[in-house]
Amino acid sequence: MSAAATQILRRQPTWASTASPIDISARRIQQHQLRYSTFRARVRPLYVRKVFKMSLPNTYPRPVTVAIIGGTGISHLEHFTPTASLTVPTPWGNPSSPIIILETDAGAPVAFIARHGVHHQYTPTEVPSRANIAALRSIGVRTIIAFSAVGSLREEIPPRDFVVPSQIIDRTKGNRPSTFFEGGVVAHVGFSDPFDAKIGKIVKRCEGALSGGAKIHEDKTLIDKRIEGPQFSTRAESKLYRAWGGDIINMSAVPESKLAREAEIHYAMICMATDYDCFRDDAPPVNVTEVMGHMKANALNAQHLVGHLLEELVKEEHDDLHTGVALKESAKYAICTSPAGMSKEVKERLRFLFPDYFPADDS
Ligand SMILES: CSC[C@H]1O[C@H](OP(=O)(O)O)[C@H](O)[C@@H]1O
Ligand SMILES: Nc1ncnc2[nH]cnc12
Repeated sequence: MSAAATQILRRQPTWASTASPIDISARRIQQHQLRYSTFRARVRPLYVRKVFKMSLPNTYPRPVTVAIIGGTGISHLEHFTPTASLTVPTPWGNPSSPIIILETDAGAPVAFIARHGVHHQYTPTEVPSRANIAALRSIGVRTIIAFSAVGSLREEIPPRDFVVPSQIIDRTKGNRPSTFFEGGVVAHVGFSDPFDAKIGKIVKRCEGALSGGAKIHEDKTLIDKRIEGPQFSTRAESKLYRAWGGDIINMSAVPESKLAREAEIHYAMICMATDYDCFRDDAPPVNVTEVMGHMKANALNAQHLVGHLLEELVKEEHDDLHTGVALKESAKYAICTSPAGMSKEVKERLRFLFPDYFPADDS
């Protein structure tokens, strides 16, 4: 593990474990909204104060090869034992949350980061994705399974179904950092298939872990509308995205997935449908209350799914996902800049990600 991964952090939050599936009628959503605001106002601050008094070891003795990135509604992992809490400063700043290391019953470690921060304080625009991915890489991670709340653009993907997308249409505005290779180094990494197909198949095999009849859809196209609002889409945009072949929409896959590829990390996203966005003229448009209502049920299903997934991933046949062998050196050979033309600072930055390609004595 990187020497950087060694500072004080806190115990994994468990405040959301009170989540339970709720009825989706408008009245129940209103009731839920009230309960949720009470929960946010009273229960969560108490929990957070308690959390900050606890401490976990700030080091972990082994490399951790698998990570989960939790999105909206998933700020912690249940069913596992938190064993360490790492602060990992990177050349690209600090990750959005402590990296919590948890162990399965069999002792297999998994790293967890809360994408929007422990208090959901980072907008999609502000998530420090470079720091998140670099920090995970530096502790040994070679496989990331990222969760995301998404809008559905298809009738056949109802709220509470899950999707493992295979493609992205990037509609982000390009005004946030989305590469490690800039400022004195140029690289062009292949991104034709943004998500790892093998992990997608494993996720699909775990469909039985979902309750409430939820399905897992495969081979879908994700529109990433990482807008600078962060407002939801207009009805015209929603219809346009459908016409383009988009099946689901979120704001979180880019640049996270691009950076994972640059860092030679297998990456898959498990998208959890929370709404029909706003393409249906006869229905009210998406709103946060609707999203959070469905997320309560989705979060429970996600926790079960993670348990099954991790059990599956430790099997010997998936060793490649732990060693990262299929992507090994893909970044190295994508770099166009000759080492002679790189400054000491550039090499130092890249060394954090790729110590093998940029050894310390080669300044
Ligand atoms: C609260 S709805 C909009 C929000 O939800 C998704 O976040 P995440 O992927 O972290 O679950 C979506 O991408 C938007 O950022
Ligand atoms: N309709 C939607 N658009 C963008 N991001 C979302 N996350 C959840 N629902 C969404």
